[in-house]
Amino acid sequence: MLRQPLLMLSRSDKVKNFVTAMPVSSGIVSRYVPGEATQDAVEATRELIESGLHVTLDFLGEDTLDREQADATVAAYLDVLSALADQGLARNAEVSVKLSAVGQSLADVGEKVAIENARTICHAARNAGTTVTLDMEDHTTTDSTLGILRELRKDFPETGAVLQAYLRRTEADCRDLAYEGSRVRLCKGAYNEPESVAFQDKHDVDKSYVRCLKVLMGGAGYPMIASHDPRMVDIAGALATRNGRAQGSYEYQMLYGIRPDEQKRLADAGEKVRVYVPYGQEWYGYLMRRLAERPSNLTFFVHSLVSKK
Ligand SMILES: Cc1cc2nc3c(=O)[nH]c(=O)nc-3n(C[C@H](O)[C@H](O)[C@H](O)COP(=O)(O)OP(=O)(O)OC[C@H]3O[C@@H](n4cnc5c(N)ncnc54)[C@H](O)[C@@H]3O)c2cc1C
Repeated sequence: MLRQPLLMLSRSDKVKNFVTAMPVSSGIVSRYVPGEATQDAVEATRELIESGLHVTLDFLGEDTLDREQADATVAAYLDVLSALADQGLARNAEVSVKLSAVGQSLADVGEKVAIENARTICHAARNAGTTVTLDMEDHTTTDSTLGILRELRKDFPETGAVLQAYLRRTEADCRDLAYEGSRVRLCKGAYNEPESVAFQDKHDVDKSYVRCLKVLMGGAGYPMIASHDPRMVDIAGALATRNGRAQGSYEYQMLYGIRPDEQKRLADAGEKVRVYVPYGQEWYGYLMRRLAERPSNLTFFVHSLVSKK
């Protein structure tokens, strides 16, 4: 019930200024974001890989309306990819990219700039020996993002897609993308979407998630099950068995700092588990979406704000 008010409140400049005055090291921030610098991200990656997990790194930032900022984001990805390669981590760590952070929202030239920039990152990832997944943002960008994905996959077929089960269209998108070699991350969806395009009731979202999972797990692609929900994890396991899928022909994905014991448990059971690690200075929007999903963290959050720790 608190999800929509929290997402709306997060758009207030006053709230933003107040919250971003907190250091990234404060408890509530560092729980979800390991740091602002490339080296913080690489260190967190190393620790996760050493404990048997895989990683996808997200340089935080979205809705860039500034060409220089988009270029700076590309440079940050090139920097982290070269650090991963130099330090022998690229085999187990890829990157996740938000197209709006690399120019998709720029007036008139947005798609062109986003494709060029995404292509540059895909090239660097391939040279480093790893892959890119395109994050999915709010529904107004879905068609554009899937169009850019199709374009990128002509040269980089390994590029991963993300689909959001809360959107009414997604079961059909899953069918389109369940082909051999197609990496598809299925998540529930994190944005505040209207009823016309998205299921509003949590149970309807869960039911859609299961329908989409059935399509992906029964298809020829590579499903990436991005959920912390114990029921979705169990259902994915049952569908793997039913479809004769071996461990490693699909993977589980969870966010940094959320259910780390479950991440480890699945990995210890032989499953491939990838942790999504966001880093960088633009952690505000990301943090607010995580809080909106879990209002019970608000007490901890308010305490962090008051004590500024
Ligand atoms: C790897 C990954 C990548 C993602 N990429 C995208 C993307 O590109 N686009 C997009 O829109 N969304 C993305 N998401 C976010 C996703 O859409 C959901 O908003 C988020 O994962 C919460 O949904 P859930 O499936 O975990 O289930 P929920 O029903 O929200 O939660 C199920 C259970 O998980 C635990 N849990 C969930 N959230 C938290 C939390 N914040 N703190 C502590 N415990 C928690 C609780 O036990 C809860 O009962 C991604 C998620 C993951 C894991």
